[in-house]
Amino acid sequence: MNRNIKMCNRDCCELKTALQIRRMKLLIEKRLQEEANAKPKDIIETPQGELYSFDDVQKMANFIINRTEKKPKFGLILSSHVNMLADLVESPVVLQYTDIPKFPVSQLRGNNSKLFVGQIMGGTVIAAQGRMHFYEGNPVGSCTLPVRMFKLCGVEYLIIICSAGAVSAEHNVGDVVAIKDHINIMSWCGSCPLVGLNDARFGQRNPSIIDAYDEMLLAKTTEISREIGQDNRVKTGVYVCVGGPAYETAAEQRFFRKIGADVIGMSMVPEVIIAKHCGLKVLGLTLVTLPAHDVAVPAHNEYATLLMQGKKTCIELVSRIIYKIQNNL
Ligand SMILES: O=P(O)(O)O[C@@H]1C[C@H](O)[C@@H](CO)O1
Ligand code: HPA
Repeated sequence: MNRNIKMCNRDCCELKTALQIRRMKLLIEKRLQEEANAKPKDIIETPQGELYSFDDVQKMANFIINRTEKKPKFGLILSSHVNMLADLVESPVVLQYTDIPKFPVSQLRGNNSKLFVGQIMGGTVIAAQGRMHFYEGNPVGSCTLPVRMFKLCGVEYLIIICSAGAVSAEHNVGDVVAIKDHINIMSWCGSCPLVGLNDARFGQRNPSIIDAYDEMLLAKTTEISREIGQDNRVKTGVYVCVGGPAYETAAEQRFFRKIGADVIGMSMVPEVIIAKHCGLKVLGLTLVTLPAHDVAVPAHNEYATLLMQGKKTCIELVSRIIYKIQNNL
């Protein structure tokens, strides 16, 4: 008799032949294995910075360049509030995100995210419409992917447009705030798009982002705001980035005001970090869509007018900035 085969109990084993016992043991082992296979496996999350390899992003960029036969110098990421800025793109080649190999498609947005490649004021641009947000359940590494893709397409200047609520009473609905610095609560909570192994082909392991917002682009924005008579509407300020989707509480807003924030929003900053990491010159423009908690929301008609004026100013700024840079003015 095979002494390695253990008996379970008298009824089970003593009355059976060695062959029957062996078969039964194999059957039990098979069942246990099936049960183990059916259990959910531990998921080891891929760190955000490693979600898309350099080679993957390079393939995406090559796809865009081949399809459009253009090498954009300016990248634009649009807030849904200024989607119409894409209409400025002359003779655009329009690509759906879903066309791009391996590009993650947000379940929520499906086919609504697009790239427009063409000319604005003589400069070649690539504009992303339909930003993916972290609060929609997208990994922050996916939200920022367009930035790396732009970089590998040849982009040098990145203009990011977002919307935000005012934190300080000095910023009003319809204002356009050129961002000079940020406070990144999302990173404090561990949601930084650079977490994970660093691929030096994108940038340094520990990039300095102290000067993430390009001085020259900020100066041009202020200069143009004067030229177009909008310097009362165009301001500079500090953006605090939260994960959302819930808006901040009154206590949080008091806290953000105390620590030096001017506007609060749920996008832009992860994109800025990735852009600075890979050496892009960044301009962040924020359209204020809500007043600070202690300021009354303008009445319906006035609100709509202010917002429309803010959108127009934003679009005017972007096209003139591209014109000036393109022509070394
Ligand atoms: O893409 P943006 O910044 O316009 O996103 C909007 C503004 C808030 O951050 C968020 C909620 O309204 O969506
Ligand atoms: N709070 C936070 N994020 C926002 C707001 C706001 O009031 N408006 C647009 N994004």
